Amino acid sequence: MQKTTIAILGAGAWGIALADLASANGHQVRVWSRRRVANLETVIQGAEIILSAIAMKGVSDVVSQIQSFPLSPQTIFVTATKGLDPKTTCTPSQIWQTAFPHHPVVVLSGPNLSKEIQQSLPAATVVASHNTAAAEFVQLVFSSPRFRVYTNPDPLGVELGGTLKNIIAIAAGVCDGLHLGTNAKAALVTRGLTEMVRIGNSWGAKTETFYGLSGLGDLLATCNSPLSRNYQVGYQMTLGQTLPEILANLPGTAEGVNTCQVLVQRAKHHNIAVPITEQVYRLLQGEVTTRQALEELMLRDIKPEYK
Ligand SMILES: NC(=O)c1ccc[n+]([C@@H]2O[C@H](COP(=O)([O-])OP(=O)(O)OC[C@H]3O[C@@H](n4cnc5c(N)ncnc54)[C@H](O)[C@@H]3O)[C@@H](O)[C@H]2O)c1
Ligand SMILES: O=P(O)(O)OC[C@H](O)CO
Repeated sequence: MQKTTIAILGAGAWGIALADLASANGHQVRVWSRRRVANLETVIQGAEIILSAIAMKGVSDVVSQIQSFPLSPQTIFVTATKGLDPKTTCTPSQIWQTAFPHHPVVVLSGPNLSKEIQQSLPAATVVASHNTAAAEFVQLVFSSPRFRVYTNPDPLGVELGGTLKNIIAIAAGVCDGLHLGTNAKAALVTRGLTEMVRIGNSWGAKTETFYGLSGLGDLLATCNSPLSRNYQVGYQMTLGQTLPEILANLPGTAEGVNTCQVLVQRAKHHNIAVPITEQVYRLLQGEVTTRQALEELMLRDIKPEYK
């Protein structure tokens, strides 16, 4: 394909990994971060794709900065952030789409631990949009023999898969830290997926999306890898560290910590049962210990598997 100009916003672990993938495919890549000298307006000027790999806490601010700059009407926005806005509970793609209603917005999400991608290990991801042509264009830009990119027409489901699994990954870290065994881990991940589908459906996402790469795929990756920062948060809580201590030493962002709070709020408002999320929330708040959280989950009222 022809050379594309891509502006990558966010020079964290994921922004840099995506920049390297696009550069390796011969595209012209410019990276912006709040800590670099490059000017945001200059970086996005003439870009055919603006890809955001900014942590959730910075998304709204960067979106409003870009709103004041001139853009080509063809510019495609790609969002790779896995979080929820604490004020509105909106997803990053909803924030981008509201700010730029006439531009295509594509969600990029999948089982993509950046460290493995930086080691050139093979991986697959999903690009999802209501604009099929935009998703196919982004698919071409990033596809390579070491990065297999699928398209999907359910951007909300793809985005929520990557976001909701972070909370289950915190719980999986606790499960491994307490040495609860393989049966417990399988139960947690499976019931976690049920919780993700329940929340996703209430939001309007399709069930089948959660059984794909961006849902189950990302859940398996993050719940089974010490490379996951969210998993690390849960694991380290079993070692008796406090949340502020863990976050102070964590390399990068664990979005699940803030997502959990937003989700509990949203679940309460919409009357959705989210028992695992609730226990992770109470644990992060210091209201229960890891052992008490486990006990509360195991002693819930017995019920049918599907209800
Ligand atoms: N690292 C991964 O393996 C991976 C993979 C897929 C998705 N993600 C998602 O990508 C996002 C970024 O993850 P990361 O690992 O690169 O995190 P990181 O902590 O390494 O980098 C975060 C980036 O966001 C920027 N940022 C933070 N607050 C900001 C603000 N207020 N204004 C402007 N910029 C701000 C930082 O400067 C940095 O460039 C997260 O939502 C994460 O869930 C990460
Ligand atoms: O390190 P984590 O927990 O943010 O996980 C990174 C990616 O989301 C894995 O796909």
